[in-house]
Amino acid sequence: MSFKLIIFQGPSASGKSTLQALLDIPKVVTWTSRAPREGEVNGVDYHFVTKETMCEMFIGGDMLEMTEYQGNYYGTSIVAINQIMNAKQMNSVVMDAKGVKILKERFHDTILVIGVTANKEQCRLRLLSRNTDDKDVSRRLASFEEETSALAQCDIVIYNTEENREKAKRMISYIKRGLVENSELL
Ligand SMILES: Nc1nc2c(ncn2[C@@H]2O[C@H](COP(=O)(O)OP(=O)(O)O)[C@@H](O)[C@H]2O)c(=O)[nH]1
Ligand SMILES: Nc1ncnc2c1ncn2[C@@H]1O[C@H](COP(=O)(O)OP(=O)(O)O)[C@@H](O)[C@H]1O
Repeated sequence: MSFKLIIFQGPSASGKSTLQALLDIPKVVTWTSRAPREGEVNGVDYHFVTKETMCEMFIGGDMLEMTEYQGNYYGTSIVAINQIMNAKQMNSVVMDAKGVKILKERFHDTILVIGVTANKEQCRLRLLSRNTDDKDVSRRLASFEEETSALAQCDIVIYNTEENREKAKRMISYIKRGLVENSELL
């Protein structure tokens, strides 16, 4: 059976979005109540909405899953997921451990979960260079150990440190090659 969805999971600033971009397949855009970062585009990086809109969508039954992370909501819409699970083409998404669990229970082995991690100090420096304020850096790093432990549920884990950068890139290219060889869907 071919994979329909490739999920990237891991601590903040481990490099999930970077490796997702390298995989270079269509993305599922999820919803969030957090403010856009510099350079992020509504409808491309996330659907950026208010907390109230996210709550209304959840109560209205529009969300397959919704999670709270560092005081903001993040969620995947049922319509978007159903579309991609019925599509010919494979897609990718970035999601936390709770969301991954829900999607795994629902879609089983049609999903490949790629865990991404790095060392905590490098993640801290990456967060600081992302212009994240000190409080936000501390909050995001506070869940580093928990998010690292949660990588146990992933099918593959990539150690995406500075020193391992080229190896991480190669791993993504091997994964892509494997996906292409085993599927007509890319
Ligand atoms: N469950 C779930 N998690 C999401 C979704 N979208 C993003 N996330 C996760 O929310 C967390 C915070 O994302 P973000 O604010 O972009 O921070 P980043 O991890 O530092 O890039 C990350 O762990 C994401 O993987 C979603 O739709 N559902
Ligand atoms: N292997 C790496 N070595 C050094 N910096 C990296 C590496 N991978 C990603 N980065 C940088 O780290 C920052 C966070 O990466 P990002 O993909 O946004 O993380 P996440 O999506 O997990 O929050 C970005 O500035 C990115 O360019």
